[in-house]
Amino acid sequence: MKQLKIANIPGDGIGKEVVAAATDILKTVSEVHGGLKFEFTEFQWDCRYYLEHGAMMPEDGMERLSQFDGIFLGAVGDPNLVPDHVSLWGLLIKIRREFEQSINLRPAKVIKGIRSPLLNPKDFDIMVVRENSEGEYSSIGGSMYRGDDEIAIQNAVFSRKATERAMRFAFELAKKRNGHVTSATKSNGIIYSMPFWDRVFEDVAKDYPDIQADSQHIDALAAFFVTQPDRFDVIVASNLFGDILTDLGAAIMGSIGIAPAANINVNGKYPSMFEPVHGSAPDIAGKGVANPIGQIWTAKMMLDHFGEEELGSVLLNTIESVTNDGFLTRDIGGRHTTQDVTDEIIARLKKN
Ligand SMILES: NC(=O)C1=CN([C@@H]2O[C@H](COP(=O)(O)OP(=O)(O)OC[C@H]3O[C@@H](n4cnc5c(N)ncnc54)[C@H](O)[C@@H]3O)[C@@H](O)[C@H]2O)C=CC1
Ligand SMILES: CC(=O)C(=O)O
Ligand SMILES: [K+]
Ligand SMILES: [Mn+2]
Repeated sequence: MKQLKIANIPGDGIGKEVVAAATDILKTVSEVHGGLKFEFTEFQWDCRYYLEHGAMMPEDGMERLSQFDGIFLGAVGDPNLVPDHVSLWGLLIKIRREFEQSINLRPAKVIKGIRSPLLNPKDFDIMVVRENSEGEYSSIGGSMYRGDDEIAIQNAVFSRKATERAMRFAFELAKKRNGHVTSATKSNGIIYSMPFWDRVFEDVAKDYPDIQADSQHIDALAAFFVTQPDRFDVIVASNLFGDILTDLGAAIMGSIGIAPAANINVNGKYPSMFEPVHGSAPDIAGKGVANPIGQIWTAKMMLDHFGEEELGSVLLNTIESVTNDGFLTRDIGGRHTTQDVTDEIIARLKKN
């Protein structure tokens, strides 16, 4: 029996609703499989916890998390209680950084039964490899003065090590996919870091002569996501470009509520963390209407990560059979609740 110890951090808003749903799904997957068991431990680290304790997690929080095989997170942020940069840097980004989860993997592909807002989307299937440890999300900078004289400086950080690591990851992935890597750049406007990014990309591409490698400025790339998403396979992007591009990727799939993500620790020293692309959606929290598919597809990425690719495929196929038969939440044009969709996926998994 394979045992996996998972730390659940539902977080804020709809994070709590969709993590509960996806955890039920994982329990069903393990029942159906027989040889795989999850042991979930839940941590209520959210913005309410912050108001009580003055931090998003206890002092030994990271040490406790390090004991787990994986972290399953919903979303962090309740801007009415805690400023977003405080809550995100105190939990989500802290975990990504301290557990060296330097790659954020985010797919965008056509899902049966979910209508893309694009008029005529060809069958696109994209994997964005987002650099997850530095870039524009840096803690280097500062601010001075107040009022009319106020200034803020934020330095973007690009190291050869992290840039090359993300790019090599993308090329390795392309070998197993359709053999094409596109680099998201902006070297026409950002004159130090992005020409550097381009140079590293050219260097890494030389090691992969069988992979088609090209560069695209991020503005044009964003437009192509709308007009011709089928021209892409793997995309490698900096932290901020990857963040924006993957909300767009979610949108062309039909909703930000269905897009999954995996924060991968590539050196094996710490657990990886699995969380959907979307945030805590305060506008719909507590109503039971959140789309659980982003979190459930994220569970599929977690299964893949632990070598259970076959189970992962079963889960994604089951999601698609449910959407294809019209079990849809509000964000994708349906009337079903979070629970309806979850129950239907569970019922079909059991029938498999
Ligand atoms: N990884 C994380 O934990 C992230 C946290 N956030 C935080 O979440 C909070 C809200 O941020 P927003 O910018 O509004 O982004 P958001 O992704 O939470 O919501 C954007 C829009 O998409 C909708 N939406 C999101 N997920 C959905 C789902 N599963 N089903 C149906 N509709 C869904 C929301 O209702 C909203 O209209 C903030 O505190 C923000 O900092 C935002 C992005 C990522
Ligand atoms: C913070 C955020 O939006 C993200 O990491 O996707
Ligand atoms: K999230
Ligand atoms: Mn984001």
